[in-house]
Amino acid sequence: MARTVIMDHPLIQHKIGIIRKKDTSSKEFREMISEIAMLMCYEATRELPLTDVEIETPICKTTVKELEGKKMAVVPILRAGLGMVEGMLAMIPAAKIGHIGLYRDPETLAPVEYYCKLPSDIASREVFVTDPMLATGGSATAAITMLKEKGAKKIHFMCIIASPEGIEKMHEVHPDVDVFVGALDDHLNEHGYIVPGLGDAGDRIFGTK
Ligand SMILES: O=c1ccn([C@@H]2O[C@H](COP(=O)(O)O)[C@@H](O)[C@H]2O)c(=O)[nH]1
Ligand SMILES: O=P(O)(O)OP(=O)(O)O
Ligand SMILES: [Mg+2]
Repeated sequence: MARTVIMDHPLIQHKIGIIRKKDTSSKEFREMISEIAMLMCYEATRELPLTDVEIETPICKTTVKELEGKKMAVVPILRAGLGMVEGMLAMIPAAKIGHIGLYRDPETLAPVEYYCKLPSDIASREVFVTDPMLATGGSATAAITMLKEKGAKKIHFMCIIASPEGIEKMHEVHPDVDVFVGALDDHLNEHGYIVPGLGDAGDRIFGTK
């Protein structure tokens, strides 16, 4: 069974407080989402395998640690997941980027697919799927199913705010996928929005409301 890791680092918690405020501007919202993603990426990659490598310092020969060379990919769920890409890349600059386009049908809340473009070698990459909000879990589970159909094997899911319902669905549908969460909220309202949440992350990132 995969893990749910709640990132209780004070910097992450402080920045989540800022994005929850309804008067936070799109500019600051985008900046905070990016910074939170960077901090979450730092935490989520703490178990990446290292290998010993012989090098020479100006003083002598020694052994240092290097990342084992496992290739990575970041796959944002459009649109809102795009806001997390820059922060992730600040930590793992060599990662390739895939895109999965999904929107929620406002009536049924079911995810509707409109785009999918992944690195051709996705099957051999460690994949970090990003979406700031895990609500019903429909979008994230559908995106991960699409990735698995394309051959991806080692997948992690990164979200800033999750509902208990979303976490439960993720572990039920994809018991092999670790879920990294900035804050676990209380519940979903009748429109499928996370409470207290922050509203619609895509609209707040792109200023479309
Ligand atoms: O409070 C919310 C809830 C959802 N979103 C957006 O919807 C999807 C996730 O919803 P699921 O029900 O889990 O499919 C996510 O991509 C967000 O963009 C939101 O912004 N705020
Ligand atoms: O999941 P949605 O419908 O909120 O999509 P977007 O991220 O484009 O706002
Ligand atoms: Mg949206």
